[in-house]
Amino acid sequence: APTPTPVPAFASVPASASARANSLVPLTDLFAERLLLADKVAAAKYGTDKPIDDPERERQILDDVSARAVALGLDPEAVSAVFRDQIEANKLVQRGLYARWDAHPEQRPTERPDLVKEVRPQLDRITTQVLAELRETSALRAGRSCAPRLTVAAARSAYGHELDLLHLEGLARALPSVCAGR
Ligand SMILES: C=C(O[C@@H]1C=C(C(=O)O)C=C[C@H]1O)C(=O)O
Repeated sequence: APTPTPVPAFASVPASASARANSLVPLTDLFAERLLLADKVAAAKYGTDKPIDDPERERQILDDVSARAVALGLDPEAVSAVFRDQIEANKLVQRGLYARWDAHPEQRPTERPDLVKEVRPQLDRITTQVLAELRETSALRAGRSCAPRLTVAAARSAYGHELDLLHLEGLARALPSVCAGR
């Protein structure tokens, strides 16, 4: 009987060969999950003196993802742009929630989660997953099919996560840099 060809260990496969994902849905699912966490972020800050915008935290995230992009063989500028969009999308949702809670006090959150101990670690886990998915989809994102696939993927993720109008607006804001990563 013929001996099966040995499968090379993952570590020996070049980055380009592992960038084989054929769908952007895992990526847009992560964007949707990150946007749903904006509710917890806003609940952590609403009624406190902590502003929605935290430029120092944003800088830390962007520096971190740029460095990790290089380690993954990705363009740090392109990866940084994707995360800048995630941050803008998140703040868009937070502002929308503030407006909703100002206008409808009965909808205000009844609990205040701990931003640093609870919510940011959840955001950080998504960051790691997004980086892995960006690597996995790098070939796909460089191709002609990226824009139409992204539209379809986002629609699926919005439906799957039952996003309301505000979070749908957030998801739209999260997308513009995805296909620019060549
Ligand atoms: C999510 C937060 O709010 C804002 C949005 C951020 C993000 O999307 O990562 C980071 C800092 C803040 O400007 C936060 O403070 O953690």
